[in-house]
Amino acid sequence: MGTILDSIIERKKTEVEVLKKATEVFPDFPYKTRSLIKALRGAEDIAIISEFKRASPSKGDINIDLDPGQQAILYAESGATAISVLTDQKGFKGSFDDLRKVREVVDLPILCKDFIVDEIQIDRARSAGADVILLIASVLSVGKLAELHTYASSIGLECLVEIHDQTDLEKALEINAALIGINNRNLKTFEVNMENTEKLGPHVKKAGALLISESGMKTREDIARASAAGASGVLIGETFMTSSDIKNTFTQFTVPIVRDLHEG
Ligand SMILES: O=C(O)c1ccccc1NCC(=O)[C@H](O)[C@H](O)COP(=O)(O)O
Repeated sequence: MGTILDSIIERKKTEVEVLKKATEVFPDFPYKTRSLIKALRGAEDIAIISEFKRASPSKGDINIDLDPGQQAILYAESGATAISVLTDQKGFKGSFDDLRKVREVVDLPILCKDFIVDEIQIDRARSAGADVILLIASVLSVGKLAELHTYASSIGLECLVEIHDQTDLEKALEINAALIGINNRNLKTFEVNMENTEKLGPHVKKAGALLISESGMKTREDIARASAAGASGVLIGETFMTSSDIKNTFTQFTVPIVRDLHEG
């Protein structure tokens, strides 16, 4: 039997066919993209990428009725370096409208968090106002990963190449990804383990890429562990979506970057 991730990808392939048949055009968004990579390079503290995540396959409903604009303003005022928006409808109750609403109110880099298998989804992300897209190495051949990475760069978008294991790492390194996310959540079993960042992080740093640790972070200690493993940033969804005091959560999660892991 296939995993939930397999079914998401099958659904995305169908979505792509529909998008292509619909001849919907995604007009270029009239703005200059904001660079997450530049923001990460200049940071003293670990960068926080806070996510707008209404629901998820692993947790069900998280906070489905939140207003994306209001939440984005809170994230920005609290010190977010970037905002991630889940745009998948079925699994996460997200939408491109959510992304557009975030774009309208903040000037931070926005990561379109979706399951991208085709260039047309990249056009749609850019058209809605994204600056960065997610490419999940485990669901793409190395050839397709390279193609999508090249295409996104050609239209001014940065790519967060997500890995979970050694095979994914090799793909990310083969395409010289500048920004690599290590997912602590196994997307096939939903098991979360911070040790994944500690295990793969040193290889990412050795290759000279910027590292983001993703998923499952709930405490300052988790952020400190990611920083000690060489992360320049952390991607956090559920903890912020359920926080009753987002500013305070940001303050707790402000952790200096471990500088010597970022040089040489
Ligand atoms: O979160 C899930 O259940 C999930 C299931 C299948 C594919 C992707 C999934 N999550 C996407 C993410 O990577 C997270 O939303 C992101 O890293 C934030 O995670 P968290 O802080 O644990 O909400």
